[in-house]
Amino acid sequence: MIPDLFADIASPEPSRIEMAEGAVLLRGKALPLEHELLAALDVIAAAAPFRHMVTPGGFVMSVAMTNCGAAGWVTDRTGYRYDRNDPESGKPWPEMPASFLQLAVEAATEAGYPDFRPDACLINRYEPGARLSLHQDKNERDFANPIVSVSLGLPATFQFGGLKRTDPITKYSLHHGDVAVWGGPSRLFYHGVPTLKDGVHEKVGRMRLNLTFRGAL
Ligand SMILES: O=C(O)CCC(=O)C(=O)O
Ligand SMILES: [Fe+2]
Repeated sequence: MIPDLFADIASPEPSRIEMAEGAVLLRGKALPLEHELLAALDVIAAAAPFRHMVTPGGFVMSVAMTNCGAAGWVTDRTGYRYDRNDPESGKPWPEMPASFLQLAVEAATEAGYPDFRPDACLINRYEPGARLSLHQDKNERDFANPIVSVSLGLPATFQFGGLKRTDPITKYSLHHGDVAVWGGPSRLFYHGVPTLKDGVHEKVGRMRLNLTFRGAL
């Protein structure tokens, strides 16, 4: 076989993409930690299983969720909130693994937020057909903290808009190991994930997992 000497020139996509002021996409940033992250996810899901939560409007979410850290994001008929305990068990959420914290702090630092220390990690599990409609992350107490969002498994499209729901949207493909960070002027930008396409990821299977680190409390 003839080696492809021009492979790097033919695929010039940079590993750091500026999505907006204060928002960056770090391609492959999580790859060196993928095994630790996936092993830790299994432990978390055994203690706090993924579940389909209900929105205040009474809709069952297509994305299954769980959490780790001092607080977890939950929704039910009474609204959205951060809760120190898992409502399913009444017990605290599993502790945030060291590998999670390390990745979140490194990615935030690279994105220009060296002081970020997340206290909550929402874990989203998308199976084919699942989606997360356009929304703002605004249940956190202090918007000085960025959001750090890690993609594992099947690829997805990330819609990233502006401060208004009707602002124009840019689409980014998110692949296994990519990390998106948004904060500062883009902290409250609308974002979403349209319907996940079917497929099988060699390490993660027929799903996409997303870790979303927040400063919640
Ligand atoms: O799955 C993603 O990439 C985004 C998740 C998200 O926006 C959220 O959990 O609030
Ligand atoms: Fe979000």
